[in-house]
Amino acid sequence: MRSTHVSLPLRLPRIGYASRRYSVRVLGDSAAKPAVQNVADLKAWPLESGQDCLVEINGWVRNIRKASAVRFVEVSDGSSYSTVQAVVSKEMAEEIRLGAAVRLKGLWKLQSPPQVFSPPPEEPAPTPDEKPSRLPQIKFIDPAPDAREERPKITVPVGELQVDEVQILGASDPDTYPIQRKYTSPETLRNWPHLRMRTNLNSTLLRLRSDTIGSLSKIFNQENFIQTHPPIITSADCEGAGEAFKVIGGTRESPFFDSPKFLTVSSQLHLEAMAQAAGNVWTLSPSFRAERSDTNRHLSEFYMLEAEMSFVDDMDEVMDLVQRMTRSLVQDLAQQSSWKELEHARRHPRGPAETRTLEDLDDIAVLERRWNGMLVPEKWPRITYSEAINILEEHIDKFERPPVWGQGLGSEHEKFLAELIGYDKERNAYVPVFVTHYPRDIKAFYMRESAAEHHIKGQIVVDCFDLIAPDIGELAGGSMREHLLHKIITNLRHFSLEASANDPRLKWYVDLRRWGCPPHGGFGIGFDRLLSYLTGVRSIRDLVAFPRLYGRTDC
Ligand SMILES: NC(=O)C[C@H](N)C(=O)O
Repeated sequence: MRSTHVSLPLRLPRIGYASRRYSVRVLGDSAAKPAVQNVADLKAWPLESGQDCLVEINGWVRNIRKASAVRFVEVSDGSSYSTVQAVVSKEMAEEIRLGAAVRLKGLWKLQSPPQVFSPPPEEPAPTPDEKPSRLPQIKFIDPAPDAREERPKITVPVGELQVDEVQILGASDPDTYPIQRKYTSPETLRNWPHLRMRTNLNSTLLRLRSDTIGSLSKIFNQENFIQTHPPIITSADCEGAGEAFKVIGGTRESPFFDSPKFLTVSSQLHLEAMAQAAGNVWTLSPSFRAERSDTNRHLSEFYMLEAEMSFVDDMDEVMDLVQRMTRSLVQDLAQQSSWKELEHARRHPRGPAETRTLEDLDDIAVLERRWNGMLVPEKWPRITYSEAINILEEHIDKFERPPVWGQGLGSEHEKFLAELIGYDKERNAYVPVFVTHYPRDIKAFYMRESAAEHHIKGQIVVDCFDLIAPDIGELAGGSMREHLLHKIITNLRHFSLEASANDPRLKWYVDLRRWGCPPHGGFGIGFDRLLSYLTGVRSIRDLVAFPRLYGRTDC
């Protein structure tokens, strides 16, 4: 055999900065050149008078204000909640329209006169005897207006672009462009899912979603979990609730698949298989439910964050992971620019349209409670389903449907319990609550039977939990999975699924128990629901870019 000798170092192709496209380019020789690549960078660049630089900005026109000789054009490139102001002469601005994609070149310099601004007051340092955990971890609320007035005003350097060259990259007809500067309700914006991301709020939500995914990857990496890609097309409805969408390929005479196929309702079963090779695994994958629920919390297509751990016998460890993961996520998110910008905009809305838009979100005082709750380091409350039913029975007159042992908890029950048990007044926090050990018959076939001491009046309960929170109800669900072969077969029989044990659709799952199946457990979190809870976007339909739901899936 001929061997090829490769001499090192290899000559790798050079990736030069010049070959990359940015929305903002600093032209000429400026210290800003390597640091500034988009509008967010440009706005953050410390600008002192006399340090003007020549820049080119690519973006979309979000607003145009007229003055006698010039036009003030607000441009966004999607990198920041706020826009940059470009000052364009009346003649040069003739072709610039609301919604257009433009390239503007000019001098980036200090706005004059400079903007006047009141900085937030300094946080008082905690006294030595104050326990840090007793302080609210997050403070979103601005001090009372009176206190605000007393603060000294300072001038802040804000840059603007003095434009000397305009290029229209994509024209726009402002008369038909639906995204106007005035207030538009979330319901109306739903008519244009393909365009509504162009509002400051919706584009920031897109970035926040991306930041959250970045944080999750980091957190699971630190936890030594492997990220996986389970399949979207599956053979079995994992939850067994009959809510799966069927996938049909080919024709009736010549079908693509040899047996019925579905869009996945949960990646759990495949994650279990992967966990038995890799130990700890996770995924953030789309899930689909053909549920005819028409609520603010349901979508037919949603993203589920799911994790599975091998060699875990105690369900507390799975709940600990849910808490650790969520807490780290909130800690991380609080430092991300998308969240900081959103919070800042809520405290300092610019103009009545923005004020109304941001008032459509849940109250910032409520958000503060939610974030504080998720940051609580001690174990979050854990109560059993039976305890929950007892508590609910004491408040029976508060519910449309009375709580009954043996039936699932309704969303009204979950929200009530979460607030009653999870609200920590001292910390100004809604601490999420784990409800554990539900009756076997209202849960899925794969859950492990709990030890006898958990059984209630001879009724079997299973090692499972739901994580509930006020306003939203269920945030997460998880369980220990039955890992013994004879027991999983008994479970399938109990749920009248015994044929599945030999059916290729589920046989593989049963087979996992034949060869080295350790005790294991995992959980799933509705990712979009979690984001809507944290951001205060009231309907999950306004948080997901292209929502798919019962009766309405436009584009
Ligand atoms: N991975 C999970 O535990 C989620 C669970 N299969 C569900 O759909 O609720």
